[in-house]
Parts: sequence; structure tokens; C-alpha cells
Amino acid sequence: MAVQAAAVAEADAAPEASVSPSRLWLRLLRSPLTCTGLVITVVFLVLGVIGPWIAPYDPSSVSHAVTEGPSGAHLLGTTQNGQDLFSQMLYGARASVLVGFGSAVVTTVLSVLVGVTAGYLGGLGDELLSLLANVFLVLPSLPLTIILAAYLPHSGSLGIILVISVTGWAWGARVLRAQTLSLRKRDFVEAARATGERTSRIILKDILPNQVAVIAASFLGTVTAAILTQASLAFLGLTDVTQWSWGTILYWAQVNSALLTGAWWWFVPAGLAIALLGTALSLVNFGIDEFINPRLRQAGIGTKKAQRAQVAGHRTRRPRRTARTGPRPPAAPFTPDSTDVVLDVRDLRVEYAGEGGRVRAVDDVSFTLRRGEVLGIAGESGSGKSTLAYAITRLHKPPAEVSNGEVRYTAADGTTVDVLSMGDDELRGFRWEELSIVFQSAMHALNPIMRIGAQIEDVLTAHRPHMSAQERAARIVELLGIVGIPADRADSYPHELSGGMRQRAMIAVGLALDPEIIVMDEPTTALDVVIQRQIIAKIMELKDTLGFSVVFITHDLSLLIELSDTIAVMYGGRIVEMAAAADFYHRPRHPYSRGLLASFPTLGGPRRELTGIVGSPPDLRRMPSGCAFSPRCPVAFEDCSAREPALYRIEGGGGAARAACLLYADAGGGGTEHELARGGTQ
Ligand SMILES: Nc1ncnc2c1ncn2[C@@H]1O[C@H](COP(=O)(O)OP(=O)(O)OP(=O)(O)O)[C@@H](O)[C@H]1O
Repeated sequence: MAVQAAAVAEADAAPEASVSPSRLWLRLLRSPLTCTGLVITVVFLVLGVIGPWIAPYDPSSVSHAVTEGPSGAHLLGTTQNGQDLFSQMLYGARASVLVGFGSAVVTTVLSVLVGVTAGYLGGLGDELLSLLANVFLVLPSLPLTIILAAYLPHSGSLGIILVISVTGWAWGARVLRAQTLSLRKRDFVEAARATGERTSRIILKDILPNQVAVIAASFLGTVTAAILTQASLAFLGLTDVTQWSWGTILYWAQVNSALLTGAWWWFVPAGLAIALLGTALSLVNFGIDEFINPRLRQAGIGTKKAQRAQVAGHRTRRPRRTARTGPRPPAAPFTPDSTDVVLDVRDLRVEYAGEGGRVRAVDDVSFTLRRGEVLGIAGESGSGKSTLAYAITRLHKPPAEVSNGEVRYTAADGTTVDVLSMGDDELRGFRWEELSIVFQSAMHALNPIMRIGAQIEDVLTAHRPHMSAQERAARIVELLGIVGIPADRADSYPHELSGGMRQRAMIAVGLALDPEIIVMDEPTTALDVVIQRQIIAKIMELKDTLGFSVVFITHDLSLLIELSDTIAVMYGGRIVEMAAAADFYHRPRHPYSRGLLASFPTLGGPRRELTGIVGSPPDLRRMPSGCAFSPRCPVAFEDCSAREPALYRIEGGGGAARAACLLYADAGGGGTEHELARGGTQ
């Protein structure tokens, strides 16, 4: 099959280039609101550290200047004992900042530990941790805080930090658990798992960075809440009132009726400080959210200055990294009489266990994939294509379970291994090194907050730990070049690329380790027809140059015929026809294949009426007796609902055709799927 390579690089170049990390930080600082928030927060932090050293007086020492308003000697006035309020505010800054940030650190660490662990682990661990969080959530936090504080009146700031952390961690943990639950099902986490990354690394590099905005919001929110809680407890006299904090200042002001006597300078500075720090933290929070979330940046929610910085960033030229020397030598092209089997799937059965029992989503599936071959798997939705792909890549998860069969992989050096019996470490080495996967939607399979280059680098770091940073950079450039993406796009985020580019970036990730087999599950479904054709052309070009084999899954039979060497059609979890692509196109044997072909417009050749297939695919829980297709089959006869057909070999079909239809039961050369597996697809 000769498919010409398309010049795809220019065709779908997205309009926006990316911006270097230093510029992004600069952008954060260029937002006036964020900057204001940062400056105020830093000023308070500095005051918290140096406050007691620069205070002009001892905050507790009395003087004759009682209840005096602000003056040169006492910048913020005095109390009714003549104590200097400016000094009290400086001492108070330390206590408030310490309690605020201390509580936020402890609370956030607890929330992250419990929330992320529960969400990622699932199962019993999740249930226990969630129960714990729920118990703390239903406890009335205000009375609990008051009671705990009353029992720890002399424990100082550490006691307050403890009280606030104990009563405050559960909410954050619950939010983070929910986020983690949703993230762990995302394709980019699946992809990271598939590339062999360890759990700890997935959590640190894929799960946590995607939650930075939530963690930051929770952290800064806790700082504000903790400062307020501490002020409230102190105001109520539930803390050590001889320890200076902004809350204690308010407490003494209230006890001495400062409001009634008009001594505004006594309570206004402390109230203002709390409000100002809370506002500043919120401004920083907005800024971080905008910085972390590339979509907000893209949407220009930032200030005009930030947008100008963005435009300037696009114009900035970044130096190109030098490419590694040439691609690997071209492999021998695939020929239909090849017997060099790379993947041998035998009698594979995959079941989903549910409340209503087990359903067989893949049943008795056998096929061989030869080196350099493209095996196309077609079938309506629900026929078991994805379940098959996930099972042969060992990416299936409960409730899916492989209950029978073998998946044997033969490396280029002739060694054969059973993929289904591999241990975790062996699997980690196998996936991506020998077999990689290109998922359906690159937008979901790529980590949205990691640059394309970094995502390729992750695979290289996980599998080639001895590669130097320069070698990795060169390989990234090489891979992007192979799939037709300009090297400077390594610094782009997925959302900055067009759909076609993203899908090619996903292919680059799949090619990173030069695998023998690539499983592609609907890799072009989400793309428009023009880009779809470009991607297909690229895949075929790469296959011819690099010599890998492909298992290509799609609904689109006409596309499949064009790019595949061999076609397998699935129905109700079984392969019902298998044939060389050209033979299949001209003479589909199974009535279901004929119906499928009649449902799609041909890519070339004469126009024909699209008829489709009446009825719907079978419910796996109630499979019809005999041939599963018989209730929909236009040529069914009596025997069809009683006898289940094997995958019969059909002589005269170029030696390659097999169909699971009783029409061919006596057509000669009857062979079971098992024999098919032994004989290859020929
Ligand atoms: N998580 C699950 N739990 C229970 N049954 C499932 C689950 N996932 C899939 N199935 C069953 O397995 C059958 C095959 O699903 P699968 O996704 O493999 O089909 P498919 O041919 O890839 O469909 P599509 O083209 O829509 O992706 C479905 O009909 C469904 O009944």
C-alpha cells in the first residue's frame, strides 16, 4: 500500500508559539494586582520576622502616656496603660504570621497526604481515609476549636496551629481526593502508567502539578482563615492574652471599651492589618491561578501588560537545540508472505465482572501480527476493540479481567515472552520499549500543564536513566522532526498546538523508545478529514521508515482498508472475519462485514448507496444463541440461531480469508481460530 507522505508540518501550525519559563514568572510579576498582593504579603512576612527587633518599646511596658492618639513618640498611639500600640502591632505580626503560615503548612500537608493517597489508591485505603475525613468534616469546627483552644490556653502559637490544623485539614483532603479521582482516570495518567513510570513519580509529576492551583488556593485560604481564627480566639480571650497578637490587641481594646471611648487607634490598625493581609493573599491566589492554568493565561484573563508580555514572548527567538545524528536504518518492508510474527494472540478472553454477572467483551480472539504489518481492527461501538487493545497492552483494569489466553511477543532477537504473565518490572520495561500506545484523544492523553518536550523527556528519563540531558534534548528534537513538528514547539503546552499537531506529538511520545509495535486506538477520530489524512500519511511514512508494526483500531472501515495490510472485523467480542485488506475490500465474506462496508463511503472508486445494518449490536449480557449476528443478518437461515460458527478458512481467498459464518462451514478448509493463530494471518 503506497501512501504518500504529506507535508504536514506547515499545514496545521497553530498560531501561537510558547513562552519560556522565566518569562512566565515575569508575567506573574507583571500583573499589578498580583504584584501588589505579593508586596503586601512579603512586607507582613518581613515584619513578622523582624518586628520584635525593630519595635521601639517593650509592648507590655506601661507609661504615663495613657490612651493617647498617634504621635511622633507613639506612631499608633497608646493603650489605657500607656503601652505602645505600634510595638504591640509589630510583636503581633510575628504571632499572626506564624499561626497563619504554620497552620497552612500543617493543614496543606495533611490534606495532600490524605486526599491524594485516598484518591490515587482507591479501594479500602480510600474508604478508610475518606471516612476519617468525613468524620472530621461533620464535627462542628467552631465549638471544637473553642474547646481545644480552651484546653491549650498556654501552649502559645504552636497550640493554636495544632487546633486550626486538626479542625481544618478535612475539607482540603476531600477536594484533593475528588480531583485525584478524576485525574487518575485521565489518559495522560494512563499514558504515564503505560510508559512505565513509578507510582510515586506519577503522583509527583502528573497528579500533584495538576492540582497546584487547588493546593495553592487551599494554602492561601488557610493562612487567611487561620489568622482570622487566631484573632477570634484571642478576641474571645481563649488564648494566652499576655502573648501579643493582633487578636490580643483587639481583645484588650474590647475589654477596655475602646470603641465606646472613641480610642479608634487601638482597634483600627489590628483590624486593618488582618483585612489587608487577607486581601493580599487573595490577590496572590488569583495570580497563581492564572499563572498555573494555561487556559486562563491563553484567554487573556491577565492584565494588558501580561498580554503584551505574552505577545513579546511569542516574538522572542529561542535557540534551537542540535539534533541527534540520523534516524535508525530502515527496516525491511512488510510482505504478505512474511512469517516473522511479532505478536501472537491466542484464545484471548476478557470479561467484565458486574453485579449482574460477568460479560465477555472479548471472547476467543486469536490473531498474529507480523513484523512491519498493519493490522486494522474494525467493528461497531461495543464490539470489544478497545477492550482487546487494553488487554494486549496490559492496561486493562478491574472490572476487566483476562480470564483466558496468551499474548506472546517475539523480540527482534527471537526471544519470546508472554505479556500476560509479566511481572510489574518486566511490564514496565516492555511497554513503551517494545510496545507503545497512541490513545484516542491527544488532548486528554497529554498532560495539560506539561510542555510537549517535557512529556517526551519523561518517557526518556523513565526508561533511559543514563541518557544525559543533552542527549535527551537532541532526541526530543529528533522525534518532533520525525513527526513533522518544528523543534521550537517542544516548549509548547498541548493547548497551544492544533489538534493535528497534538496527535502527532502523541505519536512522537509513542515513538520515543523506538518500539516494535504501536497500538493506535482511534488516533484520528477527533480530527477533521484533512488532518486525519495527514496523520495517516505520517503514520504510514514512519512505519515504512522505522519498520514498526501497527495495530490500528477504528470505526472507519474505509480508512482502515486504505492503511492496513490485514483487516480483522469484530462483532460481539469475537473476530468474525479476517482477510488481506485488498481482498476484504473486493470480497467481504461475512454478512456483517458486507453491512459494515455498505455503511461507509469508499475513499476511491464508484459511488454507491450507503445502506448500513439494521438493528443494534448485541447486549453482551444476553447474547443470542448460535451466531451472535444472526438476529440482524439478512441471509440468516435456520441453523444460524442454533450453531455457533467457528472462524472458517475460505479457500480461494488468496489463502488469507477467514469468516465466522455458517455459509462457509462446508466451503472447504474449515479451521478454528486456534489454527488461525498457529498459521498466522495468511
Ligand atoms: N468498564 C466496563 N464495565 C463493564 N462493561 C464494560 C466496561 N467497558 C466496556 N464494557 C463492555 O465491553 C464491551 C466492549 O467495549 P469496548 O469499549 O471494548 O468496545 P469498542 O468496540 O472499543 O467500542 P468503542 O468503539 O465505542 O470504543 C461494551 O459493549 C461494554 O458492554
